[in-house]
Amino acid sequence: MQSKVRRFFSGKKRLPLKIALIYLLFGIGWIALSDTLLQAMALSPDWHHTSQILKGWGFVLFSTLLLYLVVEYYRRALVRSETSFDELVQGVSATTGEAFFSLLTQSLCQALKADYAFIGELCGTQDKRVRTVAVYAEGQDLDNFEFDLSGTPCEQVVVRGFTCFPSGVREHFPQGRLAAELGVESFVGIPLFDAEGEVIGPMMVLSRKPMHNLGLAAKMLKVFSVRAAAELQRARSEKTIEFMAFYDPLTGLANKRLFQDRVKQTFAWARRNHRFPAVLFLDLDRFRCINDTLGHTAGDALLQEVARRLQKTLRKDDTVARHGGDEFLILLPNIRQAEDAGFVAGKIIESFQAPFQVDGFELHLAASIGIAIYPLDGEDCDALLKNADSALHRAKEMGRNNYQFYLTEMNESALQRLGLEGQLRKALERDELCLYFQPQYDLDGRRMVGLEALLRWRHPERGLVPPDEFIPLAEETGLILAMGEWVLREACTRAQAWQAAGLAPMRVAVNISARQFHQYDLVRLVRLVLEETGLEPHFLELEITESLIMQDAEGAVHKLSQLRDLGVQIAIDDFGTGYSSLSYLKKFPIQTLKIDRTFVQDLSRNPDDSAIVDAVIALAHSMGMEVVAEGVETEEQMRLLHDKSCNRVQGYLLQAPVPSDAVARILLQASLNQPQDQSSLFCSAL
Ligand SMILES: Nc1nc2c(ncn2[C@@H]2O[C@@H]3COP(=O)(O)O[C@H]4[C@@H](O)[C@H](n5cnc6c(=O)[nH]c(N)nc65)O[C@@H]4COP(=O)(O)O[C@H]3[C@H]2O)c(=O)[nH]1
Repeated sequence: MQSKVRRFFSGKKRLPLKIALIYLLFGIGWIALSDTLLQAMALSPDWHHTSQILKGWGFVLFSTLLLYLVVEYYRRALVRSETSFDELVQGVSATTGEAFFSLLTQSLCQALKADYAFIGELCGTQDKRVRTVAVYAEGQDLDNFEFDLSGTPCEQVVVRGFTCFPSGVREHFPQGRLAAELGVESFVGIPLFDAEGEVIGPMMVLSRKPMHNLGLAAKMLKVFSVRAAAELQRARSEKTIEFMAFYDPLTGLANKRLFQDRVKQTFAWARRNHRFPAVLFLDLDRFRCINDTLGHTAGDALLQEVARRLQKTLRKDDTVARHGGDEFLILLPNIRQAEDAGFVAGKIIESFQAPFQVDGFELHLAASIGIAIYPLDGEDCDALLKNADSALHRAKEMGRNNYQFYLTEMNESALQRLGLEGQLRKALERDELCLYFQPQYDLDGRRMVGLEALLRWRHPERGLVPPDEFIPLAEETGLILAMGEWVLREACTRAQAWQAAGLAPMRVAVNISARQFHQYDLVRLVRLVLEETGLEPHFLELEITESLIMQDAEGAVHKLSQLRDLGVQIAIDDFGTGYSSLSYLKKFPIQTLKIDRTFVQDLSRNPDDSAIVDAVIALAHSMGMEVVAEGVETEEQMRLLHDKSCNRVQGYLLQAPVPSDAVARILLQASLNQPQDQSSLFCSAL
């Protein structure tokens, strides 16, 4: 009973009745109480009569005041809501696009005292997914997101139309994950229609409390849904127009106009970053023949496949555009040296080796490519395109399925590079790689304390090729991973074999390149190699360059800690040439800093270099690290390094890198604890 009465009185609908009943009760109470009071006062008839009149006037005055206050209260509330409605209308009328949706969701939340408001559009006619265009939640705009409609109140809006749950939404939609995550209790939603009457999305307001002002909510949603739908359609049309203006409708690739824009934008960036953007003009060989034989539909499908394959082969920051017909344009913005563009063109041609699947046919296509490099082959987009086109013609004349640079000299150097790459691939298989070792010495006793493993390539024609000539190419092509693994295994095997032969145990340092360091299973590989070879971890030192670890200092701290946990030593190579952050240096689990040889070279002549070496040694010692100076070539450098308390030295003065069989001899001498005859070793190494 009590709850029935409470229910009857709750809700704004019954407010006038409530006020009238309260007034009636007050009136009855006033008459009954005041009459009883007057009688109890036992006044004279005259005074009684006067009091009755005053009581009546008092009641009338009180009623008038009450009536005035109530009417004024509602007048003000009406004015307030009209003003906020007007402001809302004016606000949303004055804005368009994203600003409109954001203002509308915000205003809906504020006007309806709700916690969340969303406007979304259906992702496709088949898909039951909605992508929001505006989300306002608990006082702020949130990033847009996509969600599945199934089992949500939103699905009901899209399927059935206006939907309203004043409370208990989660009980109605137990599958609705979003409602559960947001703790939603009440929901009002309305569909948005396009000009043909098709639903294009929902607009909804949600609250964590039950909603009482449903009438107002429904009205506001109805009023603004028309404008929201129109705005959604306008945004869609804008996107379509933009797409048509800048993209190729068949392949979805950029069109020539967008391509030219991107090329122009790249110039300034390239100048600042010392890059040489390349424009590639690609033409499909034999496309016309396929088009004529299988028809235009198959031809179109083939072009779409080609577009997909080009995008897959190239990087995200490259631009692929369709120039029309079977011609494509490619912009490679991030090119360090012109030959790299040849490498990418080669990669594209290689990617065309696999057949294209179209309409159940396996089609074989080839591509010819012309390359023009900025600024060598043109300082504006038109010149680059023209020259790439003429290079393309030469590529076709050369027998198709190849690429040509605009400047013919570049073809030679690109060819050389390509040749070197092929030979390098075979070098691993043919066992042409070998390791040289350079000893490191203790500065005090001139005892040998370690060895650095240095890679060499025994080229069948060129002889011994130093690593500087092939490691950058190996890095680029990814060959460094296989090579690096070989170096690690070979260095550990040798070090263990020397120990097993009873020679003085020595720490062996192995260089780790950038790509190797970032390889996800480096730690696993090091552990595996140590297990396989039986070398104790503290006899292995990994040399990592300073610039490499500073590229991603946080990630490097993590990886280096894992390596340290294995028990291997870590050294920073070429220290002083990069920009180490001292705060990070403290965090890195490093045992050794290697001073780059460029600082050692001019130690006696250049006071700046001397000061840098002093600073590095002081820094390393203060952090409990050792310092190795590399590239020591003179007695004077040795003396200066000794005075500066450097821990270890390495250089031609003491010992040039030697092949592994020579190392055994040096180690034997070290084992016999005989002082080195440096000059004789130096001669033997040569
Ligand atoms: N001017 C002069 N040079 C001296 C002197 N003493 C030694 N060197 C040379 O200095 C280089 C020291 O190696 P690095 O700084 O790690 O620099 C190495 C290292 O960064 C890289 N490298 C060598 N082997 C490997 C490897 O197995 N893997 C990787 N990722 N990189 C390697 O190639 C670079 C060059 O190696 P190398 O040509 O063997 O050149 C070696 C060595 O021969 C000297 O007194 N004067």
